[in-house]
Amino acid sequence: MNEILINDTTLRDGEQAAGVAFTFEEKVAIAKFLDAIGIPELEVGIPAMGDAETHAIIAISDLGLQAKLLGWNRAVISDIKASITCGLQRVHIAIPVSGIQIAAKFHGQWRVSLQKLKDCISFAVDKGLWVAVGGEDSSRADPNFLLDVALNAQEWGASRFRFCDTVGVLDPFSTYAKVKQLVSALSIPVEIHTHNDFGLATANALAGIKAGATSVNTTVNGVGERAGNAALEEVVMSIKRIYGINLGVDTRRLLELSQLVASASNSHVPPWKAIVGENTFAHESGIHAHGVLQNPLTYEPFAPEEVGWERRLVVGKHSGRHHITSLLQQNNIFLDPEEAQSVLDAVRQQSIKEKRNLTVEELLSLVREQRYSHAT
Ligand SMILES: CC(C)(COP(=O)(O)OP(=O)(O)OC[C@H]1O[C@@H](n2cnc3c(N)ncnc32)[C@H](O)[C@@H]1OP(=O)(O)O)[C@@H](O)C(=O)NCCC(=O)NCCS
Ligand SMILES: O=C(O)CC[C@@](O)(CC(=O)O)C(=O)O
Repeated sequence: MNEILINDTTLRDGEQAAGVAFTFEEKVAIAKFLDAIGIPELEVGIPAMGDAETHAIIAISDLGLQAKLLGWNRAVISDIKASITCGLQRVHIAIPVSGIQIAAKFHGQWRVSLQKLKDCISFAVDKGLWVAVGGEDSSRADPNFLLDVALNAQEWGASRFRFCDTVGVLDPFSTYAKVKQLVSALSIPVEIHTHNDFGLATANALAGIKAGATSVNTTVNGVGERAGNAALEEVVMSIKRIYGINLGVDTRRLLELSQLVASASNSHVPPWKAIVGENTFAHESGIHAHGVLQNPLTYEPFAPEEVGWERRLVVGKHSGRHHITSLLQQNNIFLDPEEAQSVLDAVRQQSIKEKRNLTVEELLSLVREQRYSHAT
């Protein structure tokens, strides 16, 4: 497999999620964190948005980060000028490529849109900028038109082409086929940008990579427009653990990063969210807890510490004898089989009543109650 570059867009597409608005300090902190853990490229925002955005982008540019910084632009010269004002040396220029988008944005005048793209690439290249081009709604575009746009962009001076599944309508198989076609025709690298409308953003990002895309867009926690984007932590860990490729990212800090972005997004990460959800290394079910007590690999894809978590064996409705008795033994309580069964029954009842896990203290008090009721 080719070398893969992560281009994280938490600060651009991530922040486009409805209701998400990072402060200056949050934008800077997120950029620093992403850089510190080894993300090589960051799409830092949209300079054309004006002062609040440009102040943060300028501050990020001034940090002297290792990561390459990219500004997102429409095919509009004033957008590119705004990126230059921010001190950015790399610009991404987006152009709609599907019939539905060209009709809505350019009254169907695709020649006009292509001329704008050409003018903007030329302008940016003349200013010494590194230029990437994004085909907005690539997935729904006529494949021949998409190819023409990409080949033209390459000829006009673009150094990378982004294939966007803007409304997340592809599956991994169709993503593979479409990206493969682009990769085969272009000599510049292809980037894959996926959305999660059908819950396939990460799978589609991986399919794009398998098809030869060498750059992939991600956002922390998958935050982004509508159902979000391919999650950074999922893409990095899949590439590391499924493909065996270490991207040089300090994965032990992924949880901390997730918490930073969740707080800045004013939102909670669902407990069952892959990699960073609080249940990802929590085991309740008796059979699982028994297995994990023997060998954690029975029910874990990798060690929790690798992404900043600690393993938790919790007590709940699905607990079994092995876990409960081992927990009680740690507290110097030894149950006979009959007692163990009645404690388990009580655990189930209380968990259903409380609709949550029980604390060790609650378990101990259930044991006391069971013993008291047997004694009287
Ligand atoms: C970019 C932004 C400053 C433009 O603001 P605006 O001038 O008030 O315009 P609107 O957002 O209402 O409309 C978008 C305009 O951009 C045009 N446009 C959209 N995509 C374009 C592209 N890739 N290239 C050129 N023009 C594009 C639309 O046709 C419309 O043009 P019009 O004003 O001539 O009709 C503003 O939309 C913004 O702050 N956006 C936040 C980020 C965003 O929208 N991201 C989505 C990325 S697809
Ligand atoms: O960079 C591009 O060319 C387009 C990226 C984009 O994020 C645009 C969007 O809808 O906000 C997409 O998904 O198409």
